[in-house]
Amino acid sequence: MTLLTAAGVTKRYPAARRHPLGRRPVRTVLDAVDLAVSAGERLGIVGGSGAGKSTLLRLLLAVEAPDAGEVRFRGRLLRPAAPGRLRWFRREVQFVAQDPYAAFSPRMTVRDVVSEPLRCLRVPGDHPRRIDESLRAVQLDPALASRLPSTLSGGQRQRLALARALAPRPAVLVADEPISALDAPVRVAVLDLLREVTVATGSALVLVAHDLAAVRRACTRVVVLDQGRVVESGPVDQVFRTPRSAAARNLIEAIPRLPSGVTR
Ligand SMILES: Nc1ncnc2c1ncn2[C@@H]1O[C@H](COP(=O)(O)OP(=O)(O)OP(=O)(O)O)[C@@H](O)[C@H]1O
Repeated sequence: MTLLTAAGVTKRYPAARRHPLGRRPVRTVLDAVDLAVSAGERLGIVGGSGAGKSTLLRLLLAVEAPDAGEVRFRGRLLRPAAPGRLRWFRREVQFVAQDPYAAFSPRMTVRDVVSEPLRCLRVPGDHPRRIDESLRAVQLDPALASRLPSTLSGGQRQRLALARALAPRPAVLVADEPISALDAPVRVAVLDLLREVTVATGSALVLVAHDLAAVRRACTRVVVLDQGRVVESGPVDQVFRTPRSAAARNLIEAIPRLPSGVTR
């Protein structure tokens, strides 16, 4: 079953520099991108710096609207709206923050952090039980619930970000470079956990990364973005072994510089 789709999605921003005649030229950052995420699948979105990955995520999360094309969830057209109006969508599609150091309010305990989406999204049911379940799902001891996130390690904080995203039992988890702030061994553990948790819960995963090896560790399918266009897509092993686009080849070339433990 297809959950999240982007069809012909295009996004333009004013270019940084003004034209000498005074007009501000426009840059096309995403150009007619098509994408579909099915229930339970793990899709990676890769591309070099500035390829448009984060912009595509903002459109998929209905934080921004495309200039052309459309994004749908379970067939319903998504448009950025006042927070309450998209509550139904936010329960189903949860975002895993990129930087676990910046993601949490310093005064919130671990329990507060995980319960926040349940309260804000008015998720019905037994919240203490869900908090406990979510912490266990990411292998965090529920005894940590009364601690402040500042007392956790970087890896534990990334697990906490994942526990928070899992608490509403979303159909899709969206993670933007979730390992970029972590040390190499912790990166591998977080990628494995993302894969295992999504398999165990049945959530789909959309993982954005620079790193094709990281995507290969966690995902089954990949979309390669280059200068705002999808230049290649397919099973991640196939793209890895027989890349057809220069962009995919460049990303593979870059792998030896990437974390130890994530190998070709
Ligand atoms: N709000 C904005 N206004 C103007 N330009 C923007 C805006 N957001 C993104 N851009 C530009 O769009 C292009 C794509 O940016 P985006 O952040 O989506 O790329 P990315 O693939 O996520 O890159 P990175 O891996 O470096 O984070 C960049 O050139 C960026 O400068």
